[in-house]
Amino acid sequence: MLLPYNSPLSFVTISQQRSEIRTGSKGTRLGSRRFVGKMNNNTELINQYKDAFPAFGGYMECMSRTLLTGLSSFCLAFGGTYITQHLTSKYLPYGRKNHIIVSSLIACAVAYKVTSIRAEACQAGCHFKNAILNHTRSFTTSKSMLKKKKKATKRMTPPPEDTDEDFEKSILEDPDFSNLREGMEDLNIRKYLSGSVSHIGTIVLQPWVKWGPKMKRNTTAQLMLEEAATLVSTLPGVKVVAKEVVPVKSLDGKMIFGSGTLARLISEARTTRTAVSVFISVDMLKRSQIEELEAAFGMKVWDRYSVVLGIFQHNAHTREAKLQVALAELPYIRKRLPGERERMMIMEREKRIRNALNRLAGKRALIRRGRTRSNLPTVAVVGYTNSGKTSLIRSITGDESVEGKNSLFATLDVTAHGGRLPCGLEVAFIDTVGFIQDIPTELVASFRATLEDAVCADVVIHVRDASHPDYELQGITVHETLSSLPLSEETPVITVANKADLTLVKPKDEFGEHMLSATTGQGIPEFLDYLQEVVLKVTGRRSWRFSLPTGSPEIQWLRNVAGIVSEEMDPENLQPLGVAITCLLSLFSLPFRLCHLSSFLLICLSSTFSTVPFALLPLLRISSSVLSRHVQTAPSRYSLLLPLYLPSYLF
Ligand SMILES: Nc1nc2c(ncn2[C@@H]2O[C@H](COP(=O)(O)OP(=O)(O)OP(=O)(O)O)[C@@H](O)[C@H]2O)c(=O)[nH]1
Ligand SMILES: [Mg+2]
Repeated sequence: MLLPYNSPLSFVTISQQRSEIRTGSKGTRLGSRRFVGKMNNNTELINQYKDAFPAFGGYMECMSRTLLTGLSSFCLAFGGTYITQHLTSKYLPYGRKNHIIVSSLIACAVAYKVTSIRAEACQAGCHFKNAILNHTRSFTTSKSMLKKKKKATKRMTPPPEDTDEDFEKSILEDPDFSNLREGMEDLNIRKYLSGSVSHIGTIVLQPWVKWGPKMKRNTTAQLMLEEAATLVSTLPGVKVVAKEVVPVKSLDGKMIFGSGTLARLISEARTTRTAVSVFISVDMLKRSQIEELEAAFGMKVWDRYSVVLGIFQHNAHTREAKLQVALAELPYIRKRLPGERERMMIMEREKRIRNALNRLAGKRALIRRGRTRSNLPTVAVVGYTNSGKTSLIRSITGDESVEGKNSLFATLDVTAHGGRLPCGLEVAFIDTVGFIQDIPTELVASFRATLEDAVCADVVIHVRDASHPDYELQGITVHETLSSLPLSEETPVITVANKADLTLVKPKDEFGEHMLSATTGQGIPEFLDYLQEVVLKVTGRRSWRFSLPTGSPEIQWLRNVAGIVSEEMDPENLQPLGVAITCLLSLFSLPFRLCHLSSFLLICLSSTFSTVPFALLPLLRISSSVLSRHVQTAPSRYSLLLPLYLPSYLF
């Protein structure tokens, strides 16, 4: 049950790991904005200072409560003193006229004391919270932080020092090596494309092994052709002008295709005027095959390796991604340049790139250790390319800096995004590079380092595209790739069927997975409940039950740093001060006018603690005072008041 913020003593059940209190930064959506609102707009102020002082919101609330408590204590002290003076007036050395002055002085002193004590507690709590929240702030993804630190803020990889930067630059811009790969135009697809003025017309040929162990059983030739066409058209400027499935006996033939088929393909290609390249959708062609095919077609010939490499080159923005692409092309170059000198050069380059990547990996591991120390659970989101991983992360975390793109391999950099589970627990969601079928293992291997973060995650979410006709094969490809990674057997892998808003490949009830849609948000709340269950279990968190004073700094702090599952009122432990004062007031047979004063005081009290019993008391008190006007004798007055007061304590 969720109660108002300042309810009386309440049970707070939080999820917690062992005896340590979990920490995490607060929301992720609010960025600091240029201040344009009114000065008394607290929300605006909180938003503005959220980045610099994460606990500022809590501080403002705490201070408002302090102010209210001070006001209430002033009223209570004033009323209490006034009543006491009124009752003991004949023993007092001063007259009735001075009662108000004395009451005011005492009320001021009490209110000052109460306010200063609460303000100190509030500030201490907020400094502590600030320190903790600042500690984990590297995972918040607010816009202003993005602006300040640009892309580096959320990247798992911190910006390396200049020396590393120079080192990486020297590798990426090595002139000797650039000369070496200059002749290999299939490796320089991107350069080739950027030099072209018009569309690059491409013919897509999908070889299809008709029988034998290499025959694909979980897909169809047509689906593979469609994917090949999508893959090549992901390259900027490339336009598919013709596509065809070509049945072959095996993929190891000298020219892949039989002589009759090849002759037909060549004549067809030559008649297609706009065609300037042929994409043969096999993982990697041999050097001799490429040379002979290029000579036969009189056009550029590309395989999946060179196309994927071209896409990677286009989408790699960070230095780490660029280094990984540089590493990925080495096996390809090695197969093309068998000479001893070239082999030595490639070896030397590989050593240098690995060295640079290891440095970055070291920093990445440092960040990972920091995350482990701060006990931030991590959830890696993996899946086939274009299945909606990035969109799902955006939908869960509300992080507007990431956006899904209808393009293959749009995400090449592993990034972390802070989000919260329904219980409030902060979790880092890790976006990863998508998988694809028929991709040389060397190419995957070069990106393995970035997948380390996925391997070390507490939970893995496997996102599948429920609307894709090749749904089954995509699932198998991801499973195969995941099993090649050193993923612990204990790491839970939750599979979700995304894009549930589109036409599904099979009836809804045949999906064993969680059905959801990252764009419409359908199914996400149910999925998050399940994810929460898994995360709490796998990270060894458990629920604790505390009884804490309502509105206390402790509760506020717990709200910020731990996942509060539920809050409820403790029926056996009402606020002792409030109860004592109410009893005191009810026991006195007060003159009518003071009855109204006591009601006013109770209203102040109830505004501070805002609970049902305290809110009812003033009403009961007023009604009792009205009734008391008609009751003459004292005993009957008490007998009337008590039944009226008693029910209020039973809530
Ligand atoms: N209709 C619909 N479209 C979706 C949904 N989820 C993602 N998409 C779209 O699918 C496309 C790919 O989404 P991304 O989130 O970029 O997919 P990804 O898995 O991160 O892709 P890569 O990073 O390229 O591997 C985008 O155009 C999204 O708008 C969904 O639930 N419904
Ligand atoms: Mg993505």
